[in-house]
Parts: sequence; structure tokens; C-alpha cells
Amino acid sequence: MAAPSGAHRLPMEGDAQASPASGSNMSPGSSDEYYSGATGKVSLAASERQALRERLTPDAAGIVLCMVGLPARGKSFISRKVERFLNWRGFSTKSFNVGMYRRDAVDPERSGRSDYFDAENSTALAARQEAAMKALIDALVFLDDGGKFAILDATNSTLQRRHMIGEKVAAHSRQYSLIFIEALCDDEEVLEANMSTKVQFSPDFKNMTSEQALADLKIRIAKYAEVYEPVQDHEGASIKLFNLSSKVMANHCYGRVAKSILPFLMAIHIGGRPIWLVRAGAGQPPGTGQGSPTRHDRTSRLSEEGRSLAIGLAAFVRRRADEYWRSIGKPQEPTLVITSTMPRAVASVCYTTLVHDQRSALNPVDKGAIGEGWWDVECPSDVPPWKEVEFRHPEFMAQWRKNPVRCHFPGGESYNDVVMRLEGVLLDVEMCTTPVLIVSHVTTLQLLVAYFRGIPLDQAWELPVPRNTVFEVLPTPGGSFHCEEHRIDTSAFPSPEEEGEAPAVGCGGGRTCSVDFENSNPHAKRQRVATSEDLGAAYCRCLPVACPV
Ligand SMILES: Nc1ncnc2c1ncn2[C@@H]1O[C@H](COP(=O)(O)OP(=O)(O)O)[C@@H](O)[C@H]1O
Ligand SMILES: O=P(O)(O)OC[C@H]1O[C@@](CO)(OP(=O)(O)O)[C@@H](O)[C@@H]1O
Repeated sequence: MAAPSGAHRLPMEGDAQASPASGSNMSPGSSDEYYSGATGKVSLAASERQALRERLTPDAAGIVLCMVGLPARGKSFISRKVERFLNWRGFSTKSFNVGMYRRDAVDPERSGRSDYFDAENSTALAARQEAAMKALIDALVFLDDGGKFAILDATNSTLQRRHMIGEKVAAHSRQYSLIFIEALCDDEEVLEANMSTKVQFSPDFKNMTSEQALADLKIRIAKYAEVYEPVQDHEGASIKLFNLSSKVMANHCYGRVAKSILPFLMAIHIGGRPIWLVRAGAGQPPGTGQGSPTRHDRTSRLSEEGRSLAIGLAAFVRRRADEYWRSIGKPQEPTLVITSTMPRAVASVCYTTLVHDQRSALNPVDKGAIGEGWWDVECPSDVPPWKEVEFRHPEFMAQWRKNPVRCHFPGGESYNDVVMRLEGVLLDVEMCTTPVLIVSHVTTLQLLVAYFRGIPLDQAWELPVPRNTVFEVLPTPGGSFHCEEHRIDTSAFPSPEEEGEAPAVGCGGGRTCSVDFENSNPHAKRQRVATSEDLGAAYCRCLPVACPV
């Protein structure tokens, strides 16, 4: 039998010792024997095996991620999340939902009923097969046009269907790989919740009562279950997710897939905790002796306005976190707070929390020679002063406009560099099951906002990130995000003079900081948090805070 051309035909386990002899004349049963889905066993030379591996490395021209799983296992949810994440990472990715193709071809009033999913219903089976093929062809055309990942979102529940997909991908291009992502779930509670989400949102159940819809979906699932064949190792590269990623198995995953998709799949969950993104409070204006006159952004302490933001932010986070935990009926757990390492960012959370994480990954983009001496000091607007950059460095701006994602500030970073350092933070945010607060700066927040709003990366540099505004992100059941902006009224908090408090000593964040040492840590000071009525009695407490400067 001829050696397979599709990357979906990958070595079986235990073949690492295979001899380098040419596979084409190896006898069946030798150590260099491979299995190709439904076609049976074939032989493969070591060089061909290596070539298969190379197709799954970052140089692979295109990868089809083929979802597998019974209905209501989270396939579309996972597809949407992976699509958003990979696009944000700079890999052009598109999801193709076969259900949509089916509904386009045959009205959901007919094609959405359980009898349409009966394996014995040959007309429906042929129509469903056709819908799957159309989606696959569009997926391949997308890769031909320069896409890196195409996600085929369907049940793909039989070996025969998956084999057909493999054949088609291989025949189309030897440069394309196929990876199965299978979602398995036998947790009854999760399944019940998933099914009620499905009947609520799927157009298939539009004109039915929820009882009718649920009953019909259960019959549909049972019909799929009758013919369902889980992905086997010999089918090629695959990732299996069991019960909301409580167990993840990876088979022949290399390169990009191993580096980015796998950790992402392990991080995502279905929790609905809020995520808050906020720009660090305003710093002292240049020339006030607070911080370096040339690297204002990096060294300055909070101004009065910035301090008010810090107080208002504490009140906002407290209120919204209370509301969240109450809404899900669970006891409060601490909010995860992550800031950049800039003093202003650190100081912005000192009324909010005792414990937080500082990450240099959240520091502003390194503007290299372009930023030196003026941008950090003079940037008064809510977005980087691109007009001024254009005026001072027209040649640079011309390059920038051509590729605002990969163009580097001379001697500094590109937005893509920032995405790469933000990836770890984003995974932590996705992974976290409690509310999250991130305090950072314009460029990093532009990129994070682009992720949550699903905005293409090349538009991120122009996104406004206003001061004193919390960008609130709420995950939706479908795997997307609902985003809202909340303005913090920084005029609502009295100045230290009005409150008769001593000004802050050595702490960029607190005007009510006293200099008593909390303990042997010279940076831990005892701070009384604002007593303003806006904050309520809950905030009138003594908190030890890590002094940011
Ligand atoms: N890995 C997973 N296992 C089980 N359920 C999941 C998983 N990921 C997401 N879900 C949940 O499944 C629900 C239904 O998901 P959906 O993507 O419509 O299912 P499918 O496409 O498999 O029919 C989602 O609202 C989500 O809460
Ligand atoms: O062609 P198969 O593999 O059955 O999968 C596509 C089918 O997936 C289904 C299975 O219920 O779910 P969905 O629309 O949620 O993505 C059907 O809509 C769709 O026709």
C-alpha cells in the first residue's frame, strides 16, 4: 500500500525505535508500520515520519483543527475561544460551523429536528454530509488564502467522517495538517446545564417551548451516541478534553499546537467571573520633583487625580465582586489583582488589596528611540500621541502604518512583541475562576481589550483607553465576552486637605499613609484607607500595604 500523504496519518505509539529503512517496502508488522484510520496499516520511512512531524511545527502552512464530540459537549464554545485566541496571537484563524451550513441549506424547522439526525434517514444523512463537505472546502480555501488555522466545528462523530476529512485535506495539500480536538463529558450536571444553554440559543429550537426543545435535543444526542466513535490514537494528531479539561490528553502535538493551543485549552473554563481592566492612575505632572523628568511614565507617583482613581477603584471592585459572589450564591473569594511594575500601577491598587502580583509583562510597550525624552513626559492624551509621532518621525510612521502589529519602535518593541509577553498573563486570566483586576497602561490594555472585544490586532494601536475608566469583561455562555465601560468619578473623593489628613509619606498610593512599620518588612506600612462616605464603612479599616516607592 502506498505511503500516506496526509499529516493525519501519524506514527503509532512505540515506533520510536523504527529502522530508517525506506518504508515503501517494509513488511507489515515491522516496527516502522503505521496505521491510517479506516484505510488500514501502511508503512512509512523515517524521513516521511520526520516530514509529518515538521508539518505540525510552526512552519506548517496551515492546520485544520477538527472538533469531535456529541452535541452539547462545548465544541462551538471551544472553537470560538480558540479562534479568538489564535487570531490575537497573530495566527489568522477562522471557525466553520457545519450547523450553519446545514441551516443555510435546509430550514432549521426541518433540519433542526431530531429525526434529521437519525443515521437511518439517508436523505438527511446525505444533506448533512454535504454541509460538512462545504464547510471543509471553505476551510481549505481559507488556508489557501493565507489562513493558518481553520476550525471545523461539527460533531465529526464517526471514524468514516473523520477519515473522509483526512483524505480531503491530504488530497488538497501536503502542506496542511489535521488535528482532532475531542470534547468528552459524562458529568450529568454539566450536561444538563449545557443542554439548557443550547436550546436557549440555537436557532434550531426557535419555535419550540423549552420543554419540547430539551426533549428533542436529548433524542438528537441519543441518535448521535448510537454511532459515536471516540478518536483513537492511530487516527493521527489529537487532543482529548475530558469533563471541562479536568483531564487533557495530547497525541502527536508539536510546534505551535503544543506551545499555544494546548496550554490555552488547559486554561479555559466555563466560569462567568468578571475581569476588570484599568489604566494606572494619573501620575504627578513633570517638573514636580516626583520621579524622573525624562522617564515620567516609569517613575512618577500618583497625582491627586490618580489617588482618587485608586480609592474609587477599590470601591468599584468591592461592589462588583460582592454582586458577583452573591449572584452565584457562593462565599467570597479574593479577587486576583495583577499590576505592571510601574509605581503608579502598583499604587493604584493599594486601596483595593493587600496582596497582588506585579508583572513586567504588563509594562508599557518599549518605545525605543521614538519615545525618548518627550513621549513619556508630554503624552497628555488618552491614546499614544500618534500625530506628534507622525510629525517628528514621518518615515517611521509610514513603516508603522504598513504593519502596525510587527513594526518595531527603533531599539524597542513591536505590538506583536507585547502580545507575546502578555500571553502568560492572558492565560492566567483565562485560567482564574475568581474575579480578576488588571492595572496596566495604554498599549498593553489596547491589546488586552482587542482580545476581549475580538478586534483585529492591527487596529489595536488606535483603540482609545480612557483614564479613570474600568473596562469590565463578562464571559458569555457561548465562549465570547460582554464588555462594558464604567467611569470612575474621581471628583467624588475629598482631597487630603478637605479631610484634614496628613499627606502620604513614601507611599505613592495613599494620602493617609502613616509611617508606622507594620512589621520587619520596611516596605509594609500601616495605612488607613479613606474614610469618605463614598466608600462606606467597609473601607474604613487599617490595611497593611506594600509601599510601591
Ligand atoms: N470542555 C467542555 N466540556 C463540557 N462542556 C463545555 C466545555 N466547554 C464549554 N462547555 C459548555 O458547553 C455549553 C454548550 O456548548 P456548545 O459549544 O454549544 O456545544 P456543542 O457545540 O458541543 O454542541 C457551553 O455553553 C459551555 O458552557
Ligand atoms: O455534520 P455533523 O458532524 O453531524 O455536525 C454538524 C452538526 O452539529 C450540530 C449537532 O447538534 O451542532 P451545532 O449546530 O451545535 O454545531 C448540528 O447543528 C450540526 O448539523
